[in-house]
Amino acid sequence: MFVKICGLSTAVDVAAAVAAGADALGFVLTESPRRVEPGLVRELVAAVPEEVLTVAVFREEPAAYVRAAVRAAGVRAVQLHGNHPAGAFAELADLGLPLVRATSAAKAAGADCGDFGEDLLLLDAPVPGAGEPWDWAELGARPPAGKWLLAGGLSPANVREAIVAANPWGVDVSSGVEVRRGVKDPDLITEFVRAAKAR
Ligand SMILES: O=C(O)c1ccccc1N[C@@H]1O[C@H](COP(=O)(O)O)[C@@H](O)[C@H]1O
Repeated sequence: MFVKICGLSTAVDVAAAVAAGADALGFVLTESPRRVEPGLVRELVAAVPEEVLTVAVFREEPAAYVRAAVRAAGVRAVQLHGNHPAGAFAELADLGLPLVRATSAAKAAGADCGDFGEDLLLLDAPVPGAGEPWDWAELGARPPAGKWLLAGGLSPANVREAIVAANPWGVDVSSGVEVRRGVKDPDLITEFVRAAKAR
C-alpha cells in the first residue's frame, strides 16, 4: 500500500513520515492553512531519501506559476486539484515529473488513472484538506483502473476500513494526522503509516 502524508511543514514531521515508511510527502503550495513557501520546501526535501516521492500540491494556479514553484521547491512530483482540462497535464509534461490528478469522487465517476495523461489519480472529498470522509464504498461497483489514491477524512482509526471498502492502490492523509488544523503530530503520522501498511 502506497502511503502519502500531505500538508507537511516542519523538519520534525518530514523525518517522522520518512522514518515511518511513507512513500510520498506532500507540500501545499496553494491557498491553505498548510501553505508553505517553495524556499522552505526546498530545505525540507533536501534530507528526504530519493525513493520517497516529494509532491507539490496546487489548486488551479496557472501552469507558469506551477512550473516556477515546482522548480523553486525542488520536489519530484506535482499534484493538481480543481477543474483542469486534460490539456493542463500535457502543458506540464516538460517538467519531466510524475503528475497527480486530484478530483472529488463525485466528479470522477467512471474515471481511470491516465484519462488526462496523469500518472496517478487521487479521489478526494469535495473539499480537499477538510478532513471530511465520503462514502468510499460507492466505488465498490466501479473502482478506477490503474494507480489511484484514496483521500478525504482518513485517519489512523479508519484507514484500514477504508482500504477494505474501496481497495485503492494507495492512500493520502492530511487532517487525520493533525492535532489541530495545520499542525501535524509525529505519533499520528507513524500510526497512520503502520495502519495503512498492515496486512
Ligand atoms: O491540505 C490542504 O490544505 C489542501 C489544500 C488544497 C488542496 C489540497 C489539500 N490537501 C489535500 O487534501 C487531501 C487530504 O485531506 P484530508 O486528509 O481530508 O484533510 C489530500 O488530497 C491532500 O493532498
